[in-house]
Order: sequence, then structure tokens, then C-alpha cells
Amino acid sequence: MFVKHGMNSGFSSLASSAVLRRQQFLIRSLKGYSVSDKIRMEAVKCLSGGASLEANAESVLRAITPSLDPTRHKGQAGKIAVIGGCREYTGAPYFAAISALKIGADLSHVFCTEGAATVIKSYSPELIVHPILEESYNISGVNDEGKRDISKKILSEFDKWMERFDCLVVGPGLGRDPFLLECVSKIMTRARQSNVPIVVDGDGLFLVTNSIELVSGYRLAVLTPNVNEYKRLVQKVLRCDVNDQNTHGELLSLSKQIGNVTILRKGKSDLISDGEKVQSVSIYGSPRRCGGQGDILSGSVAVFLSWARQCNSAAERESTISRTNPTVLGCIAGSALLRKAAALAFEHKKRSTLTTDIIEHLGQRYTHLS
Ligand SMILES: NC(=O)C1=CN([C@@H]2O[C@H](COP(=O)(O)OP(=O)(O)OC[C@H]3O[C@@H](n4cnc5c(N)ncnc54)[C@H](O)[C@@H]3O)[C@@H](O)[C@H]2O)[C@@H](O)CC1
Ligand SMILES: Nc1ncnc2c1ncn2[C@@H]1O[C@H](COP(=O)(O)OP(=O)(O)OP(=O)(O)O)[C@@H](O)[C@H]1O
Ligand SMILES: [Mg+2]
Repeated sequence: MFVKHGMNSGFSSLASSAVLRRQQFLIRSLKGYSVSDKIRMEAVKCLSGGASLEANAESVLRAITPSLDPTRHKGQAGKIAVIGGCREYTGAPYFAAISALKIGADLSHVFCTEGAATVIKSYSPELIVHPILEESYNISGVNDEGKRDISKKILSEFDKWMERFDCLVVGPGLGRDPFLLECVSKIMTRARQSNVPIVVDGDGLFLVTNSIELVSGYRLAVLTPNVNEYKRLVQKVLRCDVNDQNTHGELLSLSKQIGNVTILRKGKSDLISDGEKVQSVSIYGSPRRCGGQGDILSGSVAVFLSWARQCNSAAERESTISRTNPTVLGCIAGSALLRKAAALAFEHKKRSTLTTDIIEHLGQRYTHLS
């Protein structure tokens, strides 16, 4: 079976004092590190409220990961592009792009501003960096016609590459400059016309929340909101505040309202929905909440969803998995892998664990994923 029924379907409505006592015990257990991962997972499921379908992440990972076959050529394991990197942020696009390579993609590109490009290139010679984006401050003396020309040039530079990509990650460290975001909207529209999947994260979600039509109804779009980003999406799309008593129902409605795009709501448990059902990944990760873990996740989801789309022959896939939306499979695999890598990094580095430490553990998934 691909999914296992959670232990507490309809928990919120059935809560009795005995269940509440058990919950309180589990909350106390979570504070220490002596209890097993399994108990922590139970606790998280108990606390999530609503029917819980914990994804069998290990099966998903095994089913969608391509073999290291000597007949395969460079590029077949994935070509990913991250659109992000501006004056403020260079770490986020680097984390997303390098994570894609560490997981097993063959090529990882970054499209960013010129200033950010030099920095990102210096972090890693493995990344292919395109310094094509422009921010308003850099073109402040240019008139409207000049700006239109710059925008056209950016789009045509991107067009040269786009057909080669298996997935785009839009947003890590993108910033919120209006001119830059306008150009990125055009890039997203072009990618959508060419059926290239798009993972939207960070400032990409800021853009999409204000221009929901960019992804609305696009089944190859994945949104990966953190707590703030989710709140803004719910307020904009559902026109209400986040309701923690109805997490699953709310996520289903949000996804449906945006035309069944896949949403991965990050948090204590990661919740994933494409508007059909909600699945969770509650594997215990790390108590460190250092910045950059969401960036690892977006790069990882991009690779896994590309792999999930590739294995469309029934022989290659387990039956339930073959019927599951590849974007959902990508989210389950990405979330599980990040969480396990975070747990392994925390075992070694404890409170000093940083995003770069987690990236170093991305490759250990098969031996340690439980
Ligand atoms: N090392 C790095 O380069 C990192 C960069 N990051 C990037 O940082 C950017 C922001 O991500 P966060 O997760 O911090 O975003 P959040 O939305 O969680 O919050 C960011 C900040 O923006 C403010 N803010 C919220 N709504 C706003 C609005 N409507 N207009 C202007 N400001 C608003 C918040 O008060 C907060 O201080 C993203 O591009 C993200 O990818 C992060 O990924 C962390 C690591
Ligand atoms: N309270 C939590 N307990 C356990 N894991 C969590 C918790 N909150 C987030 N995570 C995990 O950390 C990962 C990143 O989520 P987070 O909310 O930090 O994203 P983010 O804010 O976008 O990160 P970034 O700093 O990269 O922008 C997610 O996969 C999620 O599973
Ligand atoms: Mg983020």
C-alpha cells in the first residue's frame, strides 16, 4: 500500500479527555530526544487534526528514483533551473540548486541578477549561472520603452534554455522588486505554455499570491508555502484567516480554488494536496529552524517530480504510485528526504546545525530512511 491510514481520523470531533491526556503526554515526549521517531510521528499525527493519511515516503522514493544505469546519458537524471538570487539573497538559490545536484540531478542552472551571479558562482563551480535578471535600482535612469526592451531581452535569453529544463524552481531569494517580478511573470507564462513544471517558493509565492492566474489551473505547478506564505495565500484566495481546526479541509479548498495545483504546506507535519486528498509527511526532522531548509526542499521537490514524471511505464512503478499525481509524489519524496537529512545533520551538529550541514546528508537517504 502506498498510503497508510493515520491513527486518528476525525480526531478533532471525537476528542475525549483520555485522548487529550495521551496528546499531552506525547507533547511532553516531543520535548526530549529519548523517545523513538515512531512515537514522535504518532504525536505529530495526533496533533495535526482531521483525517491523516501518512504517506509511505520510502516506497515513493524507491519507486521514482531512477537507477544508475551506465547506458544513460548526461541530462537524463534531470535538468533543473532555479529563478532567484538578487541583491539581498544569494544563499537561497544556491541551496535550492546545489540540493538538486546532490540528490542526483545532472545539471542545475540559476537565473539571477548580475551581482548575485558572481557570488553564487563563487560558492560552487558545479552550478551554471545566468546573470540575466535586472532590478529597478540598476535601471533607474531608463525610460519605459527602454525597460520594455530590457524585459524582452531577458525573456529571449531565458527562452534559449527553457525547453531543456525538466522543472523550474521560481522564487528562492528572488526578492520583491516590481520590475524583476514582472519579468519573472513572463518567464512563468512562457514555461507554462511549454508544459514545464514549476515549483513556486519564497518570493515566487509573493508574486503568485498577488497574481494567482499565473498558476491557476496549471496541474504542473507546485506551491511550497511556509507559515507566512500560507497565511497570505489563504487570505488572498479563500478570503479568510487560517483555521487550525480544519487544516485538511482548508488545504483541499485552497488547492481546488487554485485549479488543483499541488500545495505543500510546510510545518511540524508537511501537508500535501492536489485538491483530491491530503497526505502528510511527519518523519521526524530536526528542531533547528535555521533559514534555508525550505530552499533545500524546493530544489528537491523539483528533482523528484521530474523523476516521477519520467517513470510512466507501469512496469517501473508500483500500482498505487502509478495512479498518484507526479507532483504529489515529488512533494512526498522531497519532504521525507529533507526531514531525514535534517535529522542526520542534527545528530552530528546539534544546535550548530546549518543548512549546509543538512545538504551534506542528502545522499544518505536509502540507508537511513525509516
Ligand atoms: N540565505 C538566504 O539567502 C536565504 C534567503 N531566503 C529568502 O528570503 C526571502 C524571504 O523569505 P522568508 O521565508 O523570510 O519570507 P517570509 O514571508 O516568511 O518573511 C520575510 C520577511 O518579509 C516580511 N514581509 C511579509 N510580508 C511582506 C510583504 N507583503 N511585503 C514586504 N515584506 C513582507 C516579513 O515581515 C518578514 O520579515 C525568500 O526569497 C527566501 O527564499 C530564505 O530562504 C532563507 C535563506
Ligand atoms: N515546526 C517544525 N517541525 C519540524 N519540521 C519543520 C517545522 N517547521 C518546518 N519544518 C520543516 O522544515 C522545512 C522547511 O520549512 P520552513 O517552514 O522552515 O520553510 P521556509 O521558511 O520556507 O524556509 P527558508 O528559510 O528556506 O525560506 C519543511 O520541509 C518542514 O518540513
Ligand atoms: Mg522559504
